[in-house]
Amino acid sequence: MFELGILIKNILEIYPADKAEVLKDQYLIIEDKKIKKIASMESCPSEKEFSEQIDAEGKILLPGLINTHTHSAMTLMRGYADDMPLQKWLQNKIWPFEAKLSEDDIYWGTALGVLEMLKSGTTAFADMYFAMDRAAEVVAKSGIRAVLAEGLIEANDGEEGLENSLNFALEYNNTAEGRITTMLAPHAPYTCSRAYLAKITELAADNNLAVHIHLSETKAEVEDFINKHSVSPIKFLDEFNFFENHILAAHVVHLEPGDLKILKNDNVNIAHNPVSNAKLGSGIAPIIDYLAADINVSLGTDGVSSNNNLDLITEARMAAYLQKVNNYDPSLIDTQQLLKMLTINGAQTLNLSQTGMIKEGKKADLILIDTQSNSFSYPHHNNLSNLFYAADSRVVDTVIIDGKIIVEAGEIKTLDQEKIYYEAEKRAKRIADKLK
Ligand SMILES: N[C@@H](CCSC[C@H]1O[C@@H](n2cnc3c(=O)[nH]cnc32)[C@H](O)[C@@H]1O)C(=O)O
Ligand SMILES: [Zn+2]
Repeated sequence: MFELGILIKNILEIYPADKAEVLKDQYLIIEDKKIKKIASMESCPSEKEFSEQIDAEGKILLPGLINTHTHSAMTLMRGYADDMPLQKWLQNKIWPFEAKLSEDDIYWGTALGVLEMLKSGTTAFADMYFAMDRAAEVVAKSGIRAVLAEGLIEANDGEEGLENSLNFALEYNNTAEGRITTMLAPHAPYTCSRAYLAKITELAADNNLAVHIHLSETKAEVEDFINKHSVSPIKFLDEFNFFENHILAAHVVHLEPGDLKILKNDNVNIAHNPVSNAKLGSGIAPIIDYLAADINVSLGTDGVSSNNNLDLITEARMAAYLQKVNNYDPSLIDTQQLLKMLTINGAQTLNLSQTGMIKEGKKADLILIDTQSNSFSYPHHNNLSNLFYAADSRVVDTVIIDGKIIVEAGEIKTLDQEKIYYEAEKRAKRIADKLK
């Protein structure tokens, strides 16, 4: 059948994200995966011209939210290892658990993560983990958009792992109807040597791939690194032109003098993970300074085991509140900036410039928020304020990705939720029992 497109009518408000303006009482047409038209309800065409229509009365439309740093399958470790600092948490709890993960476990852990992301309004995410071909299966089936990379720890993965991760990146780039793209992902400067990182830099350049890495996350890590190498991790990477590729740097909490200039000059894209940084006691990234220097800052949840969920709405609230409290200045980071970090900036970080804003011609990755849901609450002085400062992700009603309705009235259409809960519970318990 000839596809006639989707009409979304009676939209209470549209927040385009690329400008602060709010459009009221609108309709929007999706055709061929893209936003075809946005206009006032006064000129709304007849419903008969469309194959599907959504009545968005009482709902506001936003670009889909973008999670620029996570490890989806770590949902299996939710509540398994809390209240510990990064290195102890990784070495004593997380890495032993991960050593027991099968590829099927990663499939179901990723499914649990993707289910949670979709229901909470996330339309694209960046994932660094292992068995990413299995994660890609989940992405393809679910309808979400993702930037996938095999994480590399040199002592575990070596040259063979590097080769496999490159093969994965080349084979899966632009798959799932273009919804999957790929990167290379050395885990961190403290788990990969200079030679290994230099090789990855070269392979990324040769194959036009971006690079995803954990960078300067904790104070102890940066201090240790300086003791070993005499320079900061950022300076160290800059010495062999690591930042010349498109870089997605997660965390970037602790800077040394000179680091900011490198981040700025080389257009490094930052995934700020305020909840994970708070929970692991890592610190507060100086994102006010990054934004002032025009460095691109987006938001990530990090893995569930250090968060402990994938809700970008509460992540955004934490991002704003931490800057306000840390600088004794409530004017820092307003709701429009939060919206930008979650959408346009996220799209830039992930090299997905066709998404991240509501504009004719852009990809139709959109979410509807129900202003009448319990979690949104009343009164409605300012809907963006209620969303980021009062609500949680239960206000997400509809999720559209690549022009397809994936979540409708809060229910997922593409995945079997009960089966995912059952498998995740069973698999997480099995591993935890073995480690007792
Ligand atoms: N091939 C590697 C897998 C690396 S995936 C990425 C890794 O990052 C770990 N990780 C998760 N959160 C953080 C964080 O906040 N900082 C550093 N590493 C993290 C995660 O547990 C996983 O081991 C291996 O054989 O271990
Ligand atoms: Zn991480």
